[in-house]
Amino acid sequence: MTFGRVNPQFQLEDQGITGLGDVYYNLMEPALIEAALKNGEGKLGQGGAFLVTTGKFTGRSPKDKHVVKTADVADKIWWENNKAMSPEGFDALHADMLEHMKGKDYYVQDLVGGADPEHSINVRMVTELAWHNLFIRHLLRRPEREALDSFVSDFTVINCPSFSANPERHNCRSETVIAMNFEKKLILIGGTQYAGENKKSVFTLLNYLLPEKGIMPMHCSANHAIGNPVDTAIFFGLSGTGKTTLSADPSRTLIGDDEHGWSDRGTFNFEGGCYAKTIGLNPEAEPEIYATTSKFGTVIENMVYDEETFELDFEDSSLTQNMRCAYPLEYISNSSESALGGHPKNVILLTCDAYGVLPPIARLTPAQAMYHFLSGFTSKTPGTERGVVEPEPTFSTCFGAPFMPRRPEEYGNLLREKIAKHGATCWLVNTGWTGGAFGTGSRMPIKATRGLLTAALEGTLNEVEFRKDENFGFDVPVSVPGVETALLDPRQTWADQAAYDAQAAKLVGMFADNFEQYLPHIDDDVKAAAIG
Ligand SMILES: Nc1ncnc2c1ncn2[C@@H]1O[C@H](COP(=O)(O)OP(=O)(O)O)[C@@H](O)[C@H]1O
Ligand SMILES: C=C(OP(=O)(O)O)C(=O)O
Ligand SMILES: [Mn+2]
Repeated sequence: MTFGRVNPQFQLEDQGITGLGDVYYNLMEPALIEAALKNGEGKLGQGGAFLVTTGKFTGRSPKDKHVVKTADVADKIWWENNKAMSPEGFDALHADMLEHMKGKDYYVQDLVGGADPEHSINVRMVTELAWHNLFIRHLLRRPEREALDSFVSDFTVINCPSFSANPERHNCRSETVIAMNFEKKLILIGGTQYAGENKKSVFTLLNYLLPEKGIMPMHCSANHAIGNPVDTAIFFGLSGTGKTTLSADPSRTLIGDDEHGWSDRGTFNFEGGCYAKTIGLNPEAEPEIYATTSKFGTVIENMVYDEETFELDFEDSSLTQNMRCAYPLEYISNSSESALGGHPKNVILLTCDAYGVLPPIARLTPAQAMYHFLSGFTSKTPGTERGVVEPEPTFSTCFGAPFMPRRPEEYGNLLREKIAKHGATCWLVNTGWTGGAFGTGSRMPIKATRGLLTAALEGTLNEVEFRKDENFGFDVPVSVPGVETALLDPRQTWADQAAYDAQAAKLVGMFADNFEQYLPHIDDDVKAAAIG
């Protein structure tokens, strides 16, 4: 049987997916929650939030992500960063997955990636779990109900957690698999329940498609001044660096928390919802995000709660440090309805420096911005990727290496052109450690980061005195009204300043070693901005 609303000419059978049990098309939140409850997938929490756990996989599994090496993409993919899968392996995987799906109920959402209709793609999400359907309905963008009657997808994602891949037969690494086939316009996910794989696979897809249209796809959050989209800011950052936290700013309008494009028309969110970390979520520091955790339909992933009162425990990370909540953009009160912004006036590179060496804010020249964008120095946050248990310093190019199918210079050059054309001011912001490295120092107070960002975005920061940093060559403010001056110079925050100097020298060396791979691909001005 089939239920719900769908284009009669574009049902699963029309895509060769046959023999399923019941198929539910485009259910809305109440019906999806009902289905998920009936299936025993989770529990209803306070305010009608939906509480789930995801078993073994509570973060992404980047080592199991593959791009299918078909002829048309072979010379476009950055293979050093993307694992190949053979077309034969993919075809076997596809056939075996369709066979495995037979007789089981499935949930389908027909959605859109990209808030700018000129650059959007239609994505059909076929999920075994009703709550995955709810999750992706929050995260992507919804067509009008009437448009569902003629919806045809550009790409289809099938997510089947109960399927186990066979490494030998499917040319993959383990029983868990994320396989992207750009030629067949199909993404297959198996063997993991972590919801983030759904949204990040669509992101990877757009990262592949958009550069060919001259659009810069970005792992960043975005907001604009209230009532003034011309004053847009974007915040690049790897997971856990503060994109979601810092973009939800009561004094600005939220455009989106994770993935955006920059076209000739300005910025646009790829998504229609947010996916926030809830570990240590504090109602004073982050009231808007906190409030979403007891709203109807918010998906709460891997959080411990009281069995009787269903009260969430924001401090208990026994299931994972990567506990999450997913909610539609409009659950944040000052969010943009259109999810569109102007050309960024400010470009912020968020880094979470576990060494405690980088200052809380520095102003970058365009060449320095390009250098740092390509370097992508930051830390992996515990839990977001499988196997990471404490902040792990890394160079993640474009502040999102796991999602970049193409070579970093392609993204770097696009960003550089746009920054130059629109005269954006660039900043590096360290939300990581201060007063010492991870283990001795402490995480930068959110209040201080917010204060510095407000000063940067409102323009007052450009009026203060700056010093040139000896190690990194960028401009660092000497004092900023409303922010504790001692925080601005990391060396002063360390009890042992010789230890700071040693750590800084080590980091400079790491930057230099990492950047060698980019030297053959970049212009002289970026070379001149290189560190070490
Ligand atoms: N100075 C800071 N700036 C931003 N986030 C901070 C800071 N200090 C601690 N945090 C915490 O770090 C985490 C940042 O996560 P999040 O905003 O979800 O990152 P992202 O969206 O980039 O993955 C949150 O748990 C937040 O409470
Ligand atoms: C959801 C993820 O990222 P972010 O923390 O950037 O939202 C992820 O990397 O799985
Ligand atoms: Mn985020």
